[in-house]
Amino acid sequence: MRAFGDRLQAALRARGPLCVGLDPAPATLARWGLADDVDGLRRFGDTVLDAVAGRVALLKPQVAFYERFGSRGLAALEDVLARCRTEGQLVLADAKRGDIGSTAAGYAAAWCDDASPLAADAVTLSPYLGYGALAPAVETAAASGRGVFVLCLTSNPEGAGVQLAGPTPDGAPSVAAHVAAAAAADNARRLGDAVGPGSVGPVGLVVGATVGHHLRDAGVDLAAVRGHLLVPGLGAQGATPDDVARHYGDLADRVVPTASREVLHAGPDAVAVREAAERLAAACAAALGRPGR
Ligand SMILES: O=c1ccn([C@@H]2O[C@H](COP(=O)(O)O)[C@@H](O)[C@H]2O)c(=O)[nH]1
Repeated sequence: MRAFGDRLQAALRARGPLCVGLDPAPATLARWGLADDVDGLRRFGDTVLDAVAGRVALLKPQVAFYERFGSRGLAALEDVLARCRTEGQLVLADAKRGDIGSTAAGYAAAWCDDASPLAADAVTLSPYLGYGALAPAVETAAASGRGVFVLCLTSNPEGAGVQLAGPTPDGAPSVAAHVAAAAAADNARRLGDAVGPGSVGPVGLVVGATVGHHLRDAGVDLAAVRGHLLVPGLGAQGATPDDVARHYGDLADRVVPTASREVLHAGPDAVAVREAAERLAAACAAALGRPGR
């Protein structure tokens, strides 16, 4: 498989800069007139895939909303992932995993290994047990042409209390800066001096559209990371495409704005969901000065 960085770059160019979140939250299922059960979950996923599969750069199922139904929920998620594979849709499992290294290897086997029914193109990881503990997951992902997105500065207001703390023992001005520097080193080791489309590494960061104003004070050097930036917070959390451009526009070629409710609340009609995604992708492309779809 081609490297994840290349594949996502190509998808962003061809389909516009947007990741659509697949979040079958109880409130969204209710808005769509669906039951909050596995059948509702499946119908919801089918409609969202009918609407956007093969049309958006990235699709991001929120694993939590599948896990709450146990094995039957995970079976529904497996089917979403299988359909993405068949329909050429890049998919990021938003699982936010992280543990000591030996257990991180287990998470990698679940989300980043060809043999797993839960294998996605990328997975979100939490560095709370230390960035270095994620090494087995990063290694497994990169070795199979997959990627990871590590939480750096999350979009929720509570995140800053931990992520902006610092300086860290290694002298980084904040936890977020420490994570960004570790991701930069990881990508640099893999990319060497490569330039051009192949110069986006397998390690991306999650940086909120709602919190970008903290970046300078936190000493976070995003340009050095040479990875994609997944930017949540659009719409329901209050941020706009202009906010994304203001905070991250200097790295526009690798910014991946992501929205769930802002797109999903257009449902339950698949065409309406598709049009909402297209509108938002176009607005993000315009704000970032990027080609739209
Ligand atoms: O910093 C983060 C990291 C992840 N998320 C996830 O993204 C979606 C956002 O949903 P919206 O409806 O667009 O607000 C959701 O799955 C979160 O768990 C995030 O919001 N912020």
